[in-house]
Formats: sequence, C-alpha cells, structure tokens
Amino acid sequence: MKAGIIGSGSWATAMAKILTDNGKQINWWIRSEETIRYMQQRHHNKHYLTSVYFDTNLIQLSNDLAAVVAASDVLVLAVPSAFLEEVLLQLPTDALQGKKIINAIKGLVPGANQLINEYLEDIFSLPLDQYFTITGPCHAEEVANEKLSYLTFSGLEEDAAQQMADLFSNSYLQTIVNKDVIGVQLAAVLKNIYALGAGIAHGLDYGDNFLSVYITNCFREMQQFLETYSQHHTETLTEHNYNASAYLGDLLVTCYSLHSRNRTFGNMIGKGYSVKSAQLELNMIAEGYYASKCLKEMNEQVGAYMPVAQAVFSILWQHQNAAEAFLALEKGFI
Ligand SMILES: NC(=O)C1=CN([C@@H]2O[C@H](COP(=O)(O)OP(=O)(O)OC[C@H]3O[C@@H](n4cnc5c(N)ncnc54)[C@H](O)[C@@H]3O)[C@@H](O)[C@H]2O)C=CC1
Ligand SMILES: O=C(CO)COP(=O)(O)O
Repeated sequence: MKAGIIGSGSWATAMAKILTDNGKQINWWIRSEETIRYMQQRHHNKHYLTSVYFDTNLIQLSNDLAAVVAASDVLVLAVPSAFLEEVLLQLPTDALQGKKIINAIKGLVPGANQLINEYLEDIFSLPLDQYFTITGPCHAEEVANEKLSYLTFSGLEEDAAQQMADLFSNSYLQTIVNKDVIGVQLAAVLKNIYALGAGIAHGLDYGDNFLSVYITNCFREMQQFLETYSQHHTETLTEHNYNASAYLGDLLVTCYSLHSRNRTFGNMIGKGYSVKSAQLELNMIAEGYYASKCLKEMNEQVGAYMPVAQAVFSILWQHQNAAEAFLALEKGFI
C-alpha cells in the first residue's frame, strides 16, 4: 500500500517522519517548488520541524497534486481545513476513486461547515468505508523528538482502521483503533475551540485552579454536543468513549501544552491582541479560530447548549470584550 501525504506544515512533516521511520516509501505533495528543492538538497523541511532529517530515497516529492494522488493507494490529508477546498479543487471529481483517505485535519470545511468526510463524499463521491481519521493528543513537535505518543485511527470497520494504524505504529507511536469516525472528528474540532479559550483565560490572568474548572466544563459541553448531534444524525450513532485519549486526552493536551497553536493564539487574544495581529504573530494555523464560526453555524441546526464555544465565537468574531465574556462564563461553571 503506497501512501501519499498532502500538505507541508508541521503535522504533514510529522506524518512523513513516522512513515519513513517505518521504512515506507511515500509520495509527498508540497505546494511550493522552493520548499521541494530545499528538501531535496538539505533533506529537511525549511519551515516546519526543521530538526527532522529525512531519507529522501524513500520520498517522491512533487507539487503536482494529481500525480501524487494517482501514484498513491492511501492519502493522508494534512493541510489546514481553511485551505482544503482550494487544494483539492485542483483534482478531477473521480480522482479519489478506489483510494483510501486518512484525514489528519482537525477541522471543518469553512463555509459549508461540513465534516471532511461529508465534503469528500459530496465532491468526490468518497464512500465512508474508504475514509479514516487520525486523532488523539499528539503535538508534531513531540513526534519530531520521538516522545512516546498515542494516535487513534477511526473507521467504520475496525479491521480496516487497524490496517491504516499498522502503517504508523512504531516504538514512539502507539496506535489505538475505534469505530467512532464522526465523533472523534467533532471532539477534535471542539477541543481546538476550547484550547483557544484556555489560552484566552491564561492571557486574562486566570490561574491553574480556574483552568481546571474551565476544562471540566468544556468536557461536559463537548459530551452534550456529541450526544445532541448524534440524536440529529442517527446514521452516526456509535458509542463515544469520552474518557479515551482522542476525546478527553486531546482536550487536555491542547488546553495545557505550550506547543498548542490554539492556546498560544488565545493567550494573545486574552492579552489584548486583535485577531489579525495574533494571526500574524503566530504565523501558523490555529484551527479553533475557523472552527468557532463553523461550529456556531452547525449548532444552529443541532441546538446544543454551548456557552463556552459561544463565548469564544463572540470574542473572536463579534469583538466581544474577552474579560466580560469570561466573567459571564464564571457564574455558570460547576
Ligand atoms: N501541528 C500539530 O501538532 C497537529 C496538527 N493537526 C492538524 O493538522 C492540520 C494541519 O496543521 P499544521 O500542520 O499544524 O499547520 P501549520 O500551521 O504547521 O502549517 C500550515 C500549512 O498551511 C500551508 N498553507 C498556507 N497557506 C496555504 C494555502 N493558501 N493553501 C494551501 N496551504 C497553505 C503552509 O504552507 C503550511 O504547510 C490542522 O488541521 C491541524 O489541526 C493535528 C494534530 C497535530
Ligand atoms: O491537535 C493538536 C494536538 O493533539 C495540535 O493542537 P494545536 O493546533 O493547538 O497545536
């Protein structure tokens, strides 16, 4: 099974490291010709996880997306959700026929507010049984340092998800498999919003005591959303094991870790940066920013009670004063 990677940010680079460490030959789509040339000459990504050096004999680099897709049986999607449509629009609509897709993106397609599998089904007629997700608490920076991490591979059929997981499993990467391919995606979208909020709280000078109460309430809100969502989408009815690392674990790591882009972005907002200046300063993608808007619009159909997600949305998209929004939240926490 030949794997292809689409994207060249930190997570795509971490995926490439894991697969090539496992001796797999990969095709790797990178947007910029200059980055490709640099990697061919210097054997590492100039912009992301620069400490990771590759055996370039194992890698076929290209900025021709159609060629990478055609040459691969399994494709790992690792571009930020905000650019996914723009990237995949280069492909004919039958390009994914017979391919397996592993979605490593933790986000929704902006505008359409769709899960990635819904978008792929709409545009490329990709059946859900060919679609898998990678989630779980795992920062690319720690993969670069080979610190023990756990990734969850989800798919409709556990055996098929296990086959995908086996490509990645190694001494520093433990894999877990489950069937909640919809629930894990929603949990990942939500945890980015809550981590951004955790950063705002930190920037506003709340302490560790508050943060743990905040996360507890976010975790409850996440569960309420998934339960309500499942009632509206009975085809997705699968047991959500909220205490597993793809749900609670990823919420914790993203809220607490200094590696987190979402937390860092939120911290700047809490300290009074505008959204624009925080984006410029971060120079990486905080998915929670886009997700807070998508989720708010999605929840207009679902109707779950989501005071924290709503507060993050109002701060980022409606110029609500962050200190006032958090003051209002404080009163409702248990
Ligand atoms: N970094 C991490 O530790 C993890 C990231 N993820 C997910 O992986 C996905 C990718 O995120 P990262 O790799 O962290 O992003 P990043 O911030 O490290 O990289 C951004 C990428 O977007 C590309 N880009 C910028 N403008 C573009 C455009 N107009 N069209 C196409 N590409 C463009 C950049 O070239 C770069 O490759 C996200 O959904 C994120 O939530 C998931 C787990 C861990
Ligand atoms: O998903 C992640 C860790 O599991 C990465 O989170 P950030 O995008 O906030 O860095």
